[in-house]
Amino acid sequence: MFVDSVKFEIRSGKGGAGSKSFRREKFVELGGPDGGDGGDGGSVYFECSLNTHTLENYKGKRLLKAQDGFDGSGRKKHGKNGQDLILIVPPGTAVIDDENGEVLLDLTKDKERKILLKGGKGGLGNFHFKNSINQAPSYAQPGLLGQSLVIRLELKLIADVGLVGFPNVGKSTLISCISNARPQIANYEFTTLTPKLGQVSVDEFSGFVMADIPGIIRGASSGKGLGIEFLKHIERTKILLFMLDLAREDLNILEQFNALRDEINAFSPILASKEYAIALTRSDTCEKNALISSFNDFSKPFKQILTTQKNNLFLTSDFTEPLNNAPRFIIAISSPTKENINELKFALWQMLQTNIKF
Ligand SMILES: Nc1nc2c(ncn2[C@@H]2O[C@H](COP(=O)(O)OP(=O)(O)OP(=O)(O)O)[C@@H](O)[C@H]2O)c(=O)[nH]1
Ligand SMILES: [Mg+2]
Repeated sequence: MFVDSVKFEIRSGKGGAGSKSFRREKFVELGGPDGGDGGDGGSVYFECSLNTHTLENYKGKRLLKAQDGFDGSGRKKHGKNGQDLILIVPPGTAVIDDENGEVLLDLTKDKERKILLKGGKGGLGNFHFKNSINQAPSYAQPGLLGQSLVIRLELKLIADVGLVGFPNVGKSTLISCISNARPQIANYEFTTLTPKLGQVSVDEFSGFVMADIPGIIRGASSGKGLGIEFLKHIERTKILLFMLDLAREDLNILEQFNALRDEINAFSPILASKEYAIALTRSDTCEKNALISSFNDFSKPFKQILTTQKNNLFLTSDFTEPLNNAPRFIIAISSPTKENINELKFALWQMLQTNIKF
């Protein structure tokens, strides 16, 4: 799952009751009131920690409570405060009110701690209520109740590469080809409905995480198709791979590219400013010469930056030039014939190594 999510109820502790005690001492028959105050109930905090990566600890939980405060007692003894409940979560966790969807906390920095529910205050003991009229009050305050709330925790997982393309261009096919993810693949639009992650291994020790997301269509930023809300999940990816379908008849690759850029620009300047590369898919469906010529036509505007030709269908920058909104590389691929698939994997890896923006 790309977005890890759990739901449970949290409660802060109830305050301890104030005590209704009277002093009892040898030779003092009617001692004054000496009931101590109740302790405060524990509060509920969230703490962000880099040592945890998932919400696994909270799966299957229904209720988590802070401790109640202890009651006060005689001799003005103050009850102990209840222990706070501290919920440790990974960076990128949003705490959401399940009833109305409001984001209550957004935790991003290591060791950041925020309070969500304050514990109930302890009640005052009866000695506070002594006055000139009532020397022996038998009243003490009860502790105040704690608060409770049903919350949802959502973790936006961080991927390295986010795939962006129209529906049915082969995004899921690519991710299943080079990663351990096994998304559904089918020859119709909107096969992928929720974002998925796959781990791509480059060699024994290194790899990166790729995110497959649903297809985007023209007008997505104003709600068409599946809309574009899920793009928020790839706002935290490091780089984007645009996938353009060479075989699509109604929109050529340049039109697809422009439309996708427009939708992304309309959605988020953060996404629009990310470094990106372009894969042209279904190279197996084109006749070789026609393919090379569409590849060259498409690459022409970026020739100043894309100066290294790896093969007929793979043009890349040397990874040192500033990009000025151009792609890092353009590559034509085919998942069924594996053409340029390994080259794509290594180029993405190299791009991640040199990517400084996040
Ligand atoms: N010939 C050919 N077919 C491909 C290639 N890549 C994917 N396909 C086929 O294209 C169809 C769509 O592939 P998907 O991977 O499901 O496409 P998608 O982009 O994930 O689609 P959505 O999830 O709907 O956005 C499937 O029938 C694939 O077998 C390719 O490189 N060449
Ligand atoms: Mg898909």
